[in-house]
Amino acid sequence: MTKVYIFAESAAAAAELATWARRSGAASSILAVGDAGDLAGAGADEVIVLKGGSERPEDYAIAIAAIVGEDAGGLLLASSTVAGREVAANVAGRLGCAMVSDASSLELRGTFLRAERTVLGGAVVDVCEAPLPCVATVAPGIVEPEPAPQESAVEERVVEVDGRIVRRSLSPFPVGDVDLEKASVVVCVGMGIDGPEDVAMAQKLADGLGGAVGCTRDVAEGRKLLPKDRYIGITGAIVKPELYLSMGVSGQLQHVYGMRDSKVVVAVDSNKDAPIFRAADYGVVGDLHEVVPQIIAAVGAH
Ligand SMILES: Cc1cc2nc3c(=O)[nH]c(=O)nc-3n(C[C@H](O)[C@H](O)[C@H](O)COP(=O)(O)OP(=O)(O)OC[C@H]3O[C@@H](n4cnc5c(N)ncnc54)[C@H](O)[C@@H]3O)c2cc1C
Repeated sequence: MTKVYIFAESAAAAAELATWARRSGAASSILAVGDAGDLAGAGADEVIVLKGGSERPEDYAIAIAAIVGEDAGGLLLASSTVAGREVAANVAGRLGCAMVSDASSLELRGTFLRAERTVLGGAVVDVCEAPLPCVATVAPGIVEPEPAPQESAVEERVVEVDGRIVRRSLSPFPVGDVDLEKASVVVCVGMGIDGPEDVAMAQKLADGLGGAVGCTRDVAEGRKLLPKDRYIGITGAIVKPELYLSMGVSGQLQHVYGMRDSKVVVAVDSNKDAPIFRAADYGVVGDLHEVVPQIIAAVGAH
């Protein structure tokens, strides 16, 4: 039976990967750094807590490689985070095995792992197979976690760490007060807007619908009309609202990648050939300054 090792940075991510392992008929071990936290409830067969005196999860790759390497057909899964990618690459290098990065779906096929990855800004799905043992990093949210069948046994191990990189400080990054990724309605502004008065118009509509305002990258990074944490896309936030409504967004692949799982998409754009209309359920071809005030009036936003 294939053994799945899960490099855990959060109980939520570990629960997704443990659910996938159970559904695939594989045994699973969560490898945690420092303490077990809530991981015993994540649904793996066991939790191994690595204790090596370093606070940097990345430094535990030596120990993780040693554990995964004991298993001839093992599979190490890590989330596609900075630490997850670093550990995965380090372990793959130490074991001399294959690594698949940013998988959006996984399937065990005998002695192979089959994975899908979305590449080229969401335009192409790359399906690949790697022989076990191997390592994969996994995009968040690809598995709906199931409740754990039982609490896992927790074992602590004192291990060797790589102490060459010294952390000098760790301070929280300032984040805005809007959690776009959890918003049920997103009103998105693109470069078709004129300026701050149009952002205010979008905010009025979002307030009326109980939602949040997002934007394209160029609006945040180029024109700096909204903070960077508000832009949606392949290098920005990934949103899945019930309603996504765009104003003056052309719908380039890099943006659409971040909103394509929205339930209902409404687009307002003056160019009838704008690609956003291909991703939209409802489209209005027109000047946003004429169309959006009518939507605001229709939904009774004041
Ligand atoms: C490596 C890379 C990564 C990227 N990552 C991202 C990303 O994560 N997210 C992202 O958003 N972008 C990203 N981009 C940028 C992306 O390619 C586009 O440039 C950007 O999304 C376009 O933004 P836009 O739709 O606001 O502007 P435009 O493409 O300029 O579109 C403006 C639209 O407004 C319409 N318009 C103009 N005036 C009006 C009006 N009065 N009323 C109605 N409509 C009007 C136009 O018809 C047009 O369709 C990335 C680019 C690269 C190269």
